[in-house]
Amino acid sequence: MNTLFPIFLKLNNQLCTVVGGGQIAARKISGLLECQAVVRVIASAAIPALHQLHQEQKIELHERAYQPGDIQDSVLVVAATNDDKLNTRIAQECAQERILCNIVDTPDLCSFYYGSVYTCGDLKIAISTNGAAPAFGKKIQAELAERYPETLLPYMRYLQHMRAIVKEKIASPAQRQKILETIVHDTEFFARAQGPEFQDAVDALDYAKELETWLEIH
Ligand SMILES: C[C@@]1(CC(=O)O)C2=NC(=C\c3[nH]c(c(CCC(=O)O)c3CC(=O)O)Cc3[nH]c(c(CC(=O)O)c3CCC(=O)O)/C=C3\N/C(=C\2)[C@@H](CCC(=O)O)[C@]3(C)CC(=O)O)/[C@H]1CCC(=O)O
Ligand SMILES: NC(=O)c1ccc[n+]([C@@H]2O[C@H](COP(=O)([O-])OP(=O)(O)OC[C@H]3O[C@@H](n4cnc5c(N)ncnc54)[C@H](O)[C@@H]3O)[C@@H](O)[C@H]2O)c1
Repeated sequence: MNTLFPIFLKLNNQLCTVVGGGQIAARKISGLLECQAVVRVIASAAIPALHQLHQEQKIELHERAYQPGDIQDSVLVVAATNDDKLNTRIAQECAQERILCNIVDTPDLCSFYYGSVYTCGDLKIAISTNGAAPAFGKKIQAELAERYPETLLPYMRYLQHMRAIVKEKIASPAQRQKILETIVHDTEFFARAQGPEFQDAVDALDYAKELETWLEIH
């Protein structure tokens, strides 16, 4: 049964500890750095890519064996060592401390899974296959990236500006919802918004006027 609860966590400036310093750890770390987490890595030996990140001051790196208690104060932990017993111990410690944990290779010990993620400005789409087929999630992510390319960014900004003005000018929540739905369902407008003229104009538009036009049309 698929009982995973999907959420979008704010990890900015939050301590996340990764145990292990191989390729898999590096992959898991990149997702954390994208979210501006404070990443602490504990690994007996780390690969050069992680030394590089440390030199660039993007991660803390402690090149030593894991010690019990190392995960304390973390909001989230990833165990990516090649030592199954250690991974299990880390999962147990996380359960005791109620810290979110991802134990690579062992879904049963994870309290959360990573997903395949597509980000385009404020749009973030995360795909889970409930652990059944990560490669399929990756394929869907690539399809979404093609369907919603970077040309979407000005359209998203337009929607954000419009929503702000709608919240300001329209008192009724039901009418607010109707107008915002009308805009996102206008496929002709969506297509036009991908064009170069719209891209250049979007920040200079008069959004109060834009709202009047939408209200006149509908
Ligand atoms: C999203 C992504 C994030 C990331 O890892 O960065 C991710 N796996 C990715 C890729 C990937 N992982 C693996 C392959 C090799 C092909 C294959 O096995 O299919 C490929 C494909 C590739 O690399 O191309 C091997 C693998 N993965 C897991 C196991 C253990 C097991 O299944 O028992 C094994 C070893 C199996 C074995 O014994 O061989 C388990 C998990 N992998 C998950 C996430 C979680 C469930 C996600 C979901 O619900 O879909 C979960 C449960 C836990 C977790 O790790 O969080 C990333 C997508 C990349 C992207 O989007 O770019
Ligand atoms: N590489 C892959 O494509 C792949 C795919 C699926 C699953 N996995 C599994 O994921 C795990 C990690 O993969 P990897 O390729 O990054 O492995 P790896 O062997 O390159 O890295 C393991 C890391 O764990 C560290 N480590 C081991 N014991 C430690 C301890 N006591 N304290 C601190 N650090 C310790 C090592 O120093 C090393 O940095 C492995 O169990 C592997 O079987 C790997």
